[in-house]
Amino acid sequence: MDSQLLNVLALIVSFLLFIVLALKITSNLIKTEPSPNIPPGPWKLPIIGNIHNLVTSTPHRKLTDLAKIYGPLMHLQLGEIFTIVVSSAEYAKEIMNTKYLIFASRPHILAADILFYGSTDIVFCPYGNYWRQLRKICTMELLTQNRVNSFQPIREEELTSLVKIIDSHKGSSFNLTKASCVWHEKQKPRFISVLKEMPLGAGFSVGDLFPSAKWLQLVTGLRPQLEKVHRQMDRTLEDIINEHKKQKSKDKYGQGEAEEDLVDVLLKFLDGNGSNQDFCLTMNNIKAIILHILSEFDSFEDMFVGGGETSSSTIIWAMAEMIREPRVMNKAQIEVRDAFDLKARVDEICIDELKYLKSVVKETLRLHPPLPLFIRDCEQTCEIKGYHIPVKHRVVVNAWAIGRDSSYWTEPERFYPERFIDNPIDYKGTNFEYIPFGAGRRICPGSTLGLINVELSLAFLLYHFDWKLPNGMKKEDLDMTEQFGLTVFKKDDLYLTPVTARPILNREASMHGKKGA
Ligand code: HEM
Repeated sequence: MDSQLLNVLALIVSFLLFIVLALKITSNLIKTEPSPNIPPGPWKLPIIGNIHNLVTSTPHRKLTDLAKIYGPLMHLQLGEIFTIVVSSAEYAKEIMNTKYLIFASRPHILAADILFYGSTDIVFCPYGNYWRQLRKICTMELLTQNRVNSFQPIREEELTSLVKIIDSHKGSSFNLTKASCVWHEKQKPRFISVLKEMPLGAGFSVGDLFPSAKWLQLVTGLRPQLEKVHRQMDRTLEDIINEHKKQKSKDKYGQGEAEEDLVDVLLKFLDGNGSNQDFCLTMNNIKAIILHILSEFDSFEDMFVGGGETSSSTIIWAMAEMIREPRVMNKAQIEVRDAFDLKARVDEICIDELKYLKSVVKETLRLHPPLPLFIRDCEQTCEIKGYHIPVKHRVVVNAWAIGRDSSYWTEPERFYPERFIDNPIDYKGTNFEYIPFGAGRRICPGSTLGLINVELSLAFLLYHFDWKLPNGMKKEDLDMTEQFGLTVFKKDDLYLTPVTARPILNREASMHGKKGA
């Protein structure tokens, strides 16, 4: 058969399948007549429902606009997926606190199923014993305060190197986005960059919105693309694990004494390694967990050091907001320089004294939470403040909308760190108007690490340099457009011109208290 004929046949088959799917969905819709007290929402089109309402590169903004019309508990139909969108602190509290057991699982997402070995990493795995065990390993072994602290010298060393690179560009336009993502331009595997650009985490891909139409995953090319990336990842992860096993057996015979890292910790739980753990992981489970951490960090070596996607996006937003608000940058700089001028170097010891810088970070995370939408599944029909939430509905908590809600925040669009001074609101997920790290059982376990990365990086950048917009650019002209991907990051790279204010002294000189210029 010639290729043209094949194409025509493929088109006819796709069309017929589309008709079958349309009939199936329409009959489902007729069968499941919405209950009268289901939350309100925009008018739905046949088959696609409200997908047309979300054709945008910034779904969190679109959902915020819709919530202004339909209210903080809104009903959408996204293809085959019925979705409740939560846009107020009161309803978020119901979902993540009061009724947490019903909403503790995340939905199945095609990308997570393929890339994360059947969703067996900690982020996507369903709530239950397996999740509890992973969470325990995470909080008691991987992300403990001691482990985060133990990487302090490496963090400081890495940031000193970054400052040296910036210093070599003083007086000229410098791409801060690139530098904050990749200390030393270290290469992370290509597939991690691919992941970063895919808006997959939120489950808004066509494959996720029409899960019964498997052919759509093929026709759109999504499944083959994900499977290709998965094969590449699998080889890399296999190499990482084998390397660790080899090192371990060397250590056993006294030929080395490498420090225990994440993979070593996880390998202790590997099924059949005879280590007497009461909970075991398969090799694929370990790969899934490592992969999540890899996507959170720039390179495997930088796991506890450099900025992950969430941290580096926060650093860039903070610098962009401060350059538009010179008063804030100036105030933060005075604080940082007062704290470190005596030592002539920035270190982690005094970081807790930097109250204003901490408020800058809080304000940045209010306006630019790197993960603006938290996705959960409703596992049991329930009522929320009189509204009926049917089982199997997907729930999306819009943390971005809540952080900009004028019922909780005065002048919500203004970057004003002072609002957090002498304000008891913290990151623990108990103040539901401020949830950049989530809340409840599935709150982020990496907040301590994420925050120290952001605060220390900003302290280095503000201590050593004054910053200007390049080429006479006006602050009003700085483009703040967002890009929704693995995180919400600034679409255009941030270019700033550094002017050295405090040169870098070598460690010994600064230890002896020699001051910078
Ligand atoms: C500024 C930095 C960060 C921010 C803003 C952030 C934010 C978040 C948010 C919003 C969630 C979802 C919470 C929910 O559904 O209620 C989450 C989950 C998670 N984060 Fe972070 N994160 C950051 C850094 C990190 C770091 C450094 C790690 C460590 C590797 C990490 C590991 C995780 C894990 C494992 C989960 C899944 C928890 C679960 O489902 O039980 N995060 N994060």
